Amino acid sequence: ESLKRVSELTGKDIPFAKCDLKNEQEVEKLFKTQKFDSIIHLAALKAVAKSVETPLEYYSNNLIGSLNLLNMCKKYGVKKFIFSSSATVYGLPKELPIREDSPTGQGLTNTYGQTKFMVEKILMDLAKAEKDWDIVILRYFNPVGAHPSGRIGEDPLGLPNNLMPFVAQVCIGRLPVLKIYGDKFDTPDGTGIRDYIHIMDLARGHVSALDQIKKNKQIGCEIYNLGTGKGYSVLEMVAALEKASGRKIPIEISAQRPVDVARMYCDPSLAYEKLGWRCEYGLSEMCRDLWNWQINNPYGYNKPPAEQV
Ligand SMILES: CC(=O)N[C@H]1[C@@H](OP(=O)(O)OP(=O)(O)OC[C@H]2O[C@@H](n3ccc(=O)[nH]c3=O)[C@H](O)[C@@H]2O)O[C@H](CO)[C@H](O)[C@@H]1O
Repeated sequence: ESLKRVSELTGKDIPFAKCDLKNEQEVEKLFKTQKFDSIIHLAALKAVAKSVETPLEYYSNNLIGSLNLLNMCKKYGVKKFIFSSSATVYGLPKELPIREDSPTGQGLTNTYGQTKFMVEKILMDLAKAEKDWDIVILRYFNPVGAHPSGRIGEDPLGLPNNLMPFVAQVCIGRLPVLKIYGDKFDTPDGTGIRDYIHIMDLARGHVSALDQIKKNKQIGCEIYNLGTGKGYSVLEMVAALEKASGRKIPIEISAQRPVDVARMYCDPSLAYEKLGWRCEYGLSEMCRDLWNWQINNPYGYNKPPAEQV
């Protein structure tokens, strides 16, 4: 459905093929039937809590899938590769703002985060050993928002895992109340601070990374933070969506999640220096576009109009 809508918006046919990355034969078939010059590897399981309950599923999917893809890339000579990583690799940050050379892999509390960290390591080793690869690792901070058309957005399966999809569903009345995980953090209003980034800025970051690897400069492995560099608290995020929607969002203070840190935000200046990329959207655009998506698709994709409120 997303692809269909992208086609409608751009007026272009988007060729696609489905493939289970865990299945080496299927991946090879893809490389035999399609021609790739670069790969953007986004496919992974990403629910943090579920990853702790089902580690084998997460390690198999995220690691074997990535290894199969990389092995085929090597076999078929596709050596330009962008990997979707996460701020989660920084674990408990020792310094703020977080820079790309800040420590990673320490204090990782969940399997999902481990898989992102491990794939990063695989890519770094690969770039060290084989000089003809051009690899970019993008460490996303907290993506929010939707395409400004209101046609493409995030449609979580079941209960949303992340803050803003949850807040949006409370705002539209699908969920009764937002539980705020702790108000005793060492932050001005006591709630957790994160670096939220508009999904369109995040998407443009990939285009910039693609431009970088297409220059044929044999860059080895470069790593970039994708964030705004500005942190907002949970209460500030709720207030921003209330403003964008003109609605009141019911909240209640709940227990802190054991793994949450008080503050996370990045220094995104390296991406500006090297890729010429920086965020164009701020908090009000993130909430405007999130709300536009939510109000136009109250039940996400693929629901008959009769079910929509
Ligand atoms: C530990 C964990 O899960 N980390 C993942 C989560 O980071 P984060 O924990 O940074 O993202 P999140 O969206 O789960 O939470 C953001 C902030 O909102 C708070 N909050 C969240 C949900 C809610 O119902 N109520 C509430 O108060 C939470 O305590 C935090 O302060 O998402 C990121 C992507 O966006 C990455 O995938 C991280 O790996």
